[in-house]
Amino acid sequence: MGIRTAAIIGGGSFGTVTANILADNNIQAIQWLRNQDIADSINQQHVNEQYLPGIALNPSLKATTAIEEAVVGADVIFVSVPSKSVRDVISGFAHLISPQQALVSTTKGIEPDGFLLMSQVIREVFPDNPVGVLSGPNLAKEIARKELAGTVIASENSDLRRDIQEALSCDYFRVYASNDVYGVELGGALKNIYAIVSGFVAALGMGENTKSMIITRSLAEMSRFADAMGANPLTFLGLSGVGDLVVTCMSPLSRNFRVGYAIGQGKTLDQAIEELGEVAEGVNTLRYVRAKAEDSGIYMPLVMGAYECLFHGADPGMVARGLMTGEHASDVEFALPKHEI
Ligand SMILES: NC(=O)C1=CN([C@@H]2O[C@H](COP(=O)(O)OP(=O)(O)OC[C@H]3O[C@@H](n4cnc5c(N)ncnc54)[C@H](OP(=O)(O)O)[C@@H]3O)[C@@H](O)[C@H]2O)C=CC1
Ligand SMILES: O=C(CO)COP(=O)(O)O
Repeated sequence: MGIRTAAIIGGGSFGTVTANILADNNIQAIQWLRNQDIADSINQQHVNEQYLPGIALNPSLKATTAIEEAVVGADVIFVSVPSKSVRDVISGFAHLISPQQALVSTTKGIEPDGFLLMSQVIREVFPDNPVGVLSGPNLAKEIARKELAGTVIASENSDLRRDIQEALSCDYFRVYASNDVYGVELGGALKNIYAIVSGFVAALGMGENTKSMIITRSLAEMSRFADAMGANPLTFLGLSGVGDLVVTCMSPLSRNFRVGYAIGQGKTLDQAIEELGEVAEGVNTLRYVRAKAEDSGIYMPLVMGAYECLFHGADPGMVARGLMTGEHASDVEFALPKHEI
């Protein structure tokens, strides 16, 4: 089929960078956002100073605050608002959509009722439409500067995978494909928790060995959780798993890392969120994953430690130190199961 027109729902940094790539690739891209001043500045000055300061956007990119102008007839609709607003926002335009229009989530979060990932929420609202997930190590501000990056389009629909690869690929953005929607999406949501923990470790001036141990044990913990949820942990070896975990655990551009860093410096969670002024999905994801792990008896010491720090004021240094006193464990549990140690 091929994509000629696209709507991008959300005026933040990732929505804007996605819309800009589409426009650069000669796709008629219309971004929907709720702030008229930002819409005007995208249309007239071709900038989004609030979320991508200093980045010149493609003049053909249009922005609107009228949802029907964006979504009616669009071949694909990218959903790029924070997870807590996804259901409300997409339900608001459901009556305008026909079954051949595809929806692709870029949102990395969880809906607490039913522990749903965003493509599952989209499927509930649009049961007849093709659905996909875009996820990977994709710091919006780097992509906006056209630094090389890779991502993953996950969908059970091979036409949609191919269409999105064609629509978004360019000389600085490479789009790989997967048919494991749940695995790709779960990796994108979970890694935000560990970016917060890595922020603690960085703020406390801990060593490079410590940082490496945290990232690797984060992968072990994510994989254990995925396995318990019936997902395929092998998907975590790709860009949407290891790739995204590494970038968000290492980069001060990551909002989740920055929340952890601020808490590691002794700030409260409220102060950290207020200073950030953008979404840090990991804060809510941590609450929901911690509850799920407790209910299901999944061993997640980093999640449990991070939760105590964010919500009960525990010492952030104890999260890394907690690993040193845990029960003797296997390095790669899929190779050496716990009961065989
Ligand atoms: N930024 C990044 O590097 C990446 C982000 N992501 C994911 O993409 C999603 C969006 O992130 P990002 O663009 O960075 O977020 P930002 O914090 O940069 O922006 C959020 C955007 O969503 C809008 N928004 C929030 N709530 C609503 C609502 N109820 N109705 C309409 N618009 C709303 C905000 O509008 P307003 O300004 O009016 O508040 C703003 O335009 C997140 O899940 C994130 O994890 C994925 C890959 C990379
Ligand atoms: O998901 C991201 C990079 O892939 C963005 O991470 P933050 O939301 O922590 O900034």
